[in-house]
Amino acid sequence: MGRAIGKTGVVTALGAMSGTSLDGVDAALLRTDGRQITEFGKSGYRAYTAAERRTIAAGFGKWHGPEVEAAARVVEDAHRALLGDFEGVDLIGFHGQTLAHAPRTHGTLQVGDGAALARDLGVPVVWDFRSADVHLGGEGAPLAPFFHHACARHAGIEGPVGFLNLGGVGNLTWVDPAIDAPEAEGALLAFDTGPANAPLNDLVQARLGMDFDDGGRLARRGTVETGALELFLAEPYFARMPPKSLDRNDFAEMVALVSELSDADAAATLTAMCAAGVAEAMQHCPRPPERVLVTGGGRHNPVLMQMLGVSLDCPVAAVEEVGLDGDMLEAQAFAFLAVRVARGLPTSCPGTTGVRAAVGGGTVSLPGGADPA
Ligand SMILES: Nc1ncnc2c1ncn2[C@@H]1O[C@H](COP(=O)(O)OP(=O)(O)OP(=O)(O)O)[C@@H](O)[C@H]1O
Ligand SMILES: CC(=O)N[C@H]1[C@@H]2OC[C@@H](O2)[C@@H](O)[C@@H]1O[C@H](C)C(=O)O
Repeated sequence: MGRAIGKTGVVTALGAMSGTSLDGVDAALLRTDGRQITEFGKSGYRAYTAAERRTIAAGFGKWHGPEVEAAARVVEDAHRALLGDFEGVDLIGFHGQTLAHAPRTHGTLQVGDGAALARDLGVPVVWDFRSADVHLGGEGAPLAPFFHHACARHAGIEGPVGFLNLGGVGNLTWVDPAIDAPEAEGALLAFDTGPANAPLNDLVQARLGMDFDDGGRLARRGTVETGALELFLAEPYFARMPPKSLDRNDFAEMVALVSELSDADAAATLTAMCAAGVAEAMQHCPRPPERVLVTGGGRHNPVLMQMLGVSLDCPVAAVEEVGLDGDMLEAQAFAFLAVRVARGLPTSCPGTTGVRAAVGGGTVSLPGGADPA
């Protein structure tokens, strides 16, 4: 595997993402020149075992120390096992696992050593995508928006559209696909909407030993507690203008807001909080989107999708409606971003992270030390 990727032309990149919900690692191939999507390729998934998940979760909110080291080893090993299955790869985009994110104070930490993966897999690896943006005053997140822009154009969407990712945390990208460069003023506005599945996962894990509320079955039986919902919406985060981003556990106290409720009512209320955070986010869009396309695991929850349909003023559908794969979009995003980094193209801009000027974040590590270009 692995050959020089050059400055132009279409290459095969493999993107890998380990998200905040800690279910596992997603990996996907993408053929691209870093500007346009040429072709989507094979994808793969490796779930974390319960023990691995515990080791990673023990590192959440920490910046260094033995828990961080242990989490990094688990993340790296899981990626090594999964990424080694792919062939014909020119470049890997390795996001790693976010353990802590506080861009204005400490910075942002994604663990897993991309240089070690490059050496072991024999392919150049682009990693540490967020630090350069944070150093230039940006939030370091979200980074998928440049890829959402390429997706909108690939899908032939003409009017303004929203991409809503519902993982552990929610993030919205407003795209004007009529503007051809993602870094051009007015093409993108992006930010985290609030907590998505993380508080609900934590609740059902703690109370029922379940990983998540499969199909929204629990929430469907419950009633939303409007008092708790109002307290949640009083959080200043929602009215704050973008740019803004969140750490996984920034809203951990939400689970306390529902602690007195029955399992079903608590699940219904946390699900409603996710949808309400998204509804609040719409006020920040430069123009109303013609529709919102949902990606990430939350789109598999019909109760959440129904709540979104009721609370947004435009049609809401899974990204599959325009031919995209909502389980792999983030992995594909880091394949796309890796090619941009290797070619010196920006990966974030003032509209996506609040960074001072468009910047390409990421370190390129080579298997043997030569220049990838
Ligand atoms: N069938 C389902 N029913 C209900 N919820 C689901 C279903 N499938 C997935 N989910 C939810 O989606 C979550 C996984 O989403 P996803 O893989 O997009 O998260 P992530 O990539 O780890 O997070 P992030 O985007 O915040 O980094 C699960 O933990 C669960 O809460
Ligand atoms: C710091 C960090 O890892 N943030 C994640 C997280 O998960 C969802 C949301 O919060 C988003 O801001 C980001 O991930 C996606 C892939 C992004 O950067 O676009």
